[in-house]
Amino acid sequence: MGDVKYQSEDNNNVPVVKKGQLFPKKAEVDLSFENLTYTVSTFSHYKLVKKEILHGIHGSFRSGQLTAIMGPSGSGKSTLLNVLAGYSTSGSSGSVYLNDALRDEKQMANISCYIQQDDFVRELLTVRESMTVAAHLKLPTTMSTLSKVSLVDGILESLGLAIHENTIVTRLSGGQKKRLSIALELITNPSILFLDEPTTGLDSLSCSQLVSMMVDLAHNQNRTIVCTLHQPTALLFEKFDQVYVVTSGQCLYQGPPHLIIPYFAERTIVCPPYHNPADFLIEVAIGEYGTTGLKKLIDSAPKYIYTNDQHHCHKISDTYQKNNSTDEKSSINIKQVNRPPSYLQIYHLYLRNIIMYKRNKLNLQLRIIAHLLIGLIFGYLYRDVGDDASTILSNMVFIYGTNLFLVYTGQMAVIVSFPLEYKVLKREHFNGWFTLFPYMISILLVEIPFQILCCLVYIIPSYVLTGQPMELMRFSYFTIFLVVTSLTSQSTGFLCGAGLPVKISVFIGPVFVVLLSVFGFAIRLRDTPTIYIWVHYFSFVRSSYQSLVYSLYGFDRNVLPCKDEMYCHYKNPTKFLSEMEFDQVHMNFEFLYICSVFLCTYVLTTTVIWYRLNKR
Ligand SMILES: Nc1ncnc2c1ncn2[C@@H]1O[C@H](COP(=O)(O)OP(=O)(O)OP(=O)(O)O)[C@@H](O)[C@H]1O
Repeated sequence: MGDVKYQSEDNNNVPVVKKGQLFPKKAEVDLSFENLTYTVSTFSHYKLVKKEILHGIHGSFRSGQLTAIMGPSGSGKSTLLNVLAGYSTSGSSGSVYLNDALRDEKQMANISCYIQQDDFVRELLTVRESMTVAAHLKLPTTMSTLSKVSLVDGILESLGLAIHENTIVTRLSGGQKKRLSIALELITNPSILFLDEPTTGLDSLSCSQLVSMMVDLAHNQNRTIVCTLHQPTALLFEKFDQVYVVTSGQCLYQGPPHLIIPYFAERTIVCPPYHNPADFLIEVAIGEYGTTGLKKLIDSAPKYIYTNDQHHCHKISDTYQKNNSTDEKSSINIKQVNRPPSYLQIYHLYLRNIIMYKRNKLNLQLRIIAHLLIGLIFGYLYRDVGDDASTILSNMVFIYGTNLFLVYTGQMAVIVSFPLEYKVLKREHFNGWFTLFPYMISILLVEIPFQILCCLVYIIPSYVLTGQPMELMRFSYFTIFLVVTSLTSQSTGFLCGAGLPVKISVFIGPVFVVLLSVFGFAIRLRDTPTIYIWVHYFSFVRSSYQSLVYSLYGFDRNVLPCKDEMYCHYKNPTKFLSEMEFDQVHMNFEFLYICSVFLCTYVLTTTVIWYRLNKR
C-alpha cells in the first residue's frame, strides 16, 4: 500500500476517500429485513407485561448507500438499529437478509461494526496509539507490521485525523472523537457500518464533515452505512441516499430524501413552501397533518420500497425467492479473519494498559502515597507494640486495622473503575477486538503487581515501626497473607463492579468486607451464634486475620518481654493464641482457602461479564 495517495481534505476541510484506494475489495452487502418485531418485558402495575416496540416492519438498505433511520423521539430508531446490528437479539422476530440470504450471526459479526451514540473510546491513548492497538488486535497476524502501519496511516489520513495522531483522545473535539470511533472500526474494512446518532452533540460544521465522510465511505467503498438521525438541516438531509422513517415502531417511508415531498403529496399530505423536508417528515410522523393520512402512509409503506429510479415497489421475500444464488451479491463469501491468538491479544492489551496506567499517574501516585502515609501513621500510633507482652492487645488492633485497610483499598481501587470501563469493553468486545479471557488476564497483569507494590509500601514501614519480630520467616508470612488477602478483596471489587450498578456496589462492597472482618476479631468462634458460624468459616478476612496473628505469635515464639509493667498476662504467646482460639491455625490450609476464594471470585467475575457482554 506504499504507493497509495490519499486526498485528505476538500475545500470545506472535509476528508475524502478516493475510490478503491484504501482497502482491499470487500463483499458488498445489501441488508434487508422482513416482518421485524421487537418485544421487551416490562413491569406495569406490579405485573410483567410484554411491550412490542417494533411492529413487523420491512425494509432494505443497499451497499454503496448512506441510509438515515429517522423518526420522532421514542419511535424505535435505536431499537431497530440494535436489532439489525445484532446488538439486541432476544425478543426480536422476523427475518434479516444479507444479500437475500438469511443472516447468520457469526457472519454478521465478521462483516459489520456498530458505533454507538456515546464515544466509548479509550480516553488516555493518543489517536495513533488507539489505532495501532486496534490494528494489532483486529488484523490477522499474517499481515506485516509495515502493512498495518500504512493501513492506519491511510485511515487516519482519509478521515482527517492524521494531523491529530499524537493528540490524547480526551482532548479531541466531539466530531474528531466520532471520526476516531469510525476509524477504529474501519481497520477491518467492514461491509456494513451501523451508527447510532453519530451527529448528536456536534456543531453544524462537524455534522456536515461527518456526513460527507460517511457519504464518501458509502459511495467510494461500496459500504452499506446505516445511521439513526435526529432532525437534520435541509442541506444535511439531502446528502443521504435513503431515508427510513419510523413512527411508533412502524415504517412510514423508505426512499430517497428528495422524493419524500412528492410521495407524501400523492397521498394528500402537502409540505408547506420553504419548509425543511426533514422537519416536515417528523411533523407528519407525529400526526400533525392528521392521523388518517398517517395511518394510510403506514399501511402502504412497510412492505414496499419506493426506489429513486423506477418508482417501482417490490416485496423483499419476492426478491429472495427470485434471486436465490443467481445474483452475484447473494452469497457472501467471507473468510474467517485469522485474528491474533490469545497470548498475543494479552500482550497487546497489556501494553495498552501500561500506557494508560502511565498516563493516569496521579491516580497511581495517590494510591502509593496513601498506602505509605497510612503505614507511617499506623506505625507511629502503634509504635513498638509488637515486641511487648503488655501491648499485645494493641498489636491485635494494629493487625486488624492493617488487614482491613488493605482489604478496603484493594477493593475500592477497582470497584468504581470497572463500571466506567465496561461501556468501552462492550463496544470493543461486540466489534470483535478480542475475547474475554485475554482481556481479564491483561487487567490482572497490571493490577496485581501494582496492588502488591501498594501493600509493600504500607507493610514495610508499619512493620518496622510497630516493632514486629525481625525474622524473615515471620515477615514473609505476614506479607504474603496481606498481599493475597488484598488481591482477593480486589477480586471482590471486580465482581461488585461487574455485577452491580455503581451506586449499589460502592455500598455493598465495603459493607460486605467489614462484616466478614468482624468474625475472629470482634467475636470468637465459641461465642458466635450458630446461624452465623458459616460466615466465620466463609470469611477470607477472618482467615487472613488469624493467619497474620499466628505468623507473628505462632511458630513457638519466645516469651515476650514485659516492659513498663510488673505482670503481663500474655507473656507467653502460646497461651495468648490458645485463649484467642488462634492456636489451631493451619497456615497452609488458610493460604489455600484465600487463594481459592481469589480464583473463584475471578471465575465468577469473568462469568458475570461474559453473561452481560453476550446478553443481547
Ligand atoms: N428495554 C426496554 N424496556 C422498555 N421499553 C423500552 C426498552 N427499550 C426501548 N423501550 C421503549 O421503546 C421505545 C423506542 O425506544 P428507542 O430508544 O428505540 O427510541 P428512539 O427512536 O431511538 O428514541 P430517541 O430518538 O429519543 O433516542 C421507547 O418508548 C422506549 O421507551
